[in-house]
Amino acid sequence: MSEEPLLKVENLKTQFFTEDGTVRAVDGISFEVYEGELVGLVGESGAGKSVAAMSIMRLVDSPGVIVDGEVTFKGETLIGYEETDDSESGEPPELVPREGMLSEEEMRTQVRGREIAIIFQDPMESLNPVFTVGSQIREFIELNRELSDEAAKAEAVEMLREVGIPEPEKRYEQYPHQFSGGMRQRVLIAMALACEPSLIIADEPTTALDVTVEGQILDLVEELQAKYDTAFVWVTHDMGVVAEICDRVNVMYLGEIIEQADVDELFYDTAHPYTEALLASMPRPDETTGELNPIRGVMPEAINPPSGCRFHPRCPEAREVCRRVHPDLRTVGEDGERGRVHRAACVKHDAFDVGYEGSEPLENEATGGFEVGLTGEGSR
Ligand SMILES: Nc1ncnc2c1ncn2[C@@H]1O[C@H](COP(=O)(O)OP(=O)(O)OP(=O)(O)O)[C@@H](O)[C@H]1O
Ligand code: NI
Repeated sequence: MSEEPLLKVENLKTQFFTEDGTVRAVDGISFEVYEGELVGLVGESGAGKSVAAMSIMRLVDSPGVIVDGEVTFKGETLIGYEETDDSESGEPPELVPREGMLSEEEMRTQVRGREIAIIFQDPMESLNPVFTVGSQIREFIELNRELSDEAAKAEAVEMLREVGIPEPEKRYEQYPHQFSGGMRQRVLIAMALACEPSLIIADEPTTALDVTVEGQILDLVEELQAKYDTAFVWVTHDMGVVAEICDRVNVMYLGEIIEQADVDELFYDTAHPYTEALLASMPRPDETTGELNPIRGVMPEAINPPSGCRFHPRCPEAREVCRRVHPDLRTVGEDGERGRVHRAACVKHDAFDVGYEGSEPLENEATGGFEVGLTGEGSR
């Protein structure tokens, strides 16, 4: 198939320059989103999911800096860096924005809101408490589409109806605090959809909601996604959410994507021990008696990531070689939708010929090689 991806992220790197050192929050991630596809970005807290989402929109605040990578969207360069050629002056090459990269002004007027919308976990951060919900949606529509007051209002009411808010005319006149958490999240979805963007980036929009309301919102998203053919990048730490709505999944650990596959492949032919650990820590409807196995240890700091494979100190399958070799993302299986492959960054696979088989197993928390919980708790 010669279809081009809608969004293409290549080797994206975002760092925070703090007093304690450089936080490599997003450290060279690559993934694609095709039209109408729901793509998950999943991982524990601190993995770099939100920073990745904000980077794509070029909304990273100081001290954060996008230091490298390419992001293209519908053929436009949202982010693109190239090395300067300073062979004459003798200066070391520098990374500079490439010719053709959209300006800040173009990002604001042509991309954000119109083409790519973003929804956050806390709707109260996106909604102004002193204005009515309706006026905020109307204003957003007016800002991005050439519509009269009247038409924009009608559209806003229509969108509220569309996301399942009862009595939308009445609700239009109400303030954000008069809405429940789930209803507020519906409002944000209405706002995001109002400009018919091709892509919506959703950063844990259902995490704060109770399970029933979350389920309703996920159903709504699936319904709207089918109707409008909007693509989504869905940020979550919850494998249950991934199972429910995603087509394709990227698993992040400490700034890197460590596994990438179609959702069924990821669940039934898991290739990375970290993904396996995430799945084991999640309740499964098909295993009623199974105990949950939380992942051992905590994710290390992104300032000083472990050597070799970043997951090796917590990995039940870690061997000596894992401490030395930093695995890139390699193909471990074919047959994805749209001809895409299953990739994993783990040297236990044949795609890596670095001597995993003959390497000595490592003793760590996950392999039971030393006591867990140095504070005394785990030593029973
Ligand atoms: N403003 C900042 N200054 C310094 N470090 C930051 C800043 N924002 C994020 N980071 C760091 O970047 C890394 C990635 O953070 P990010 O918020 O993307 O994680 P996340 O995967 O979204 O986690 P969560 O599930 O908790 O939202 C973390 O180590 C975090 O501490
Ligand atoms: Ni986040």
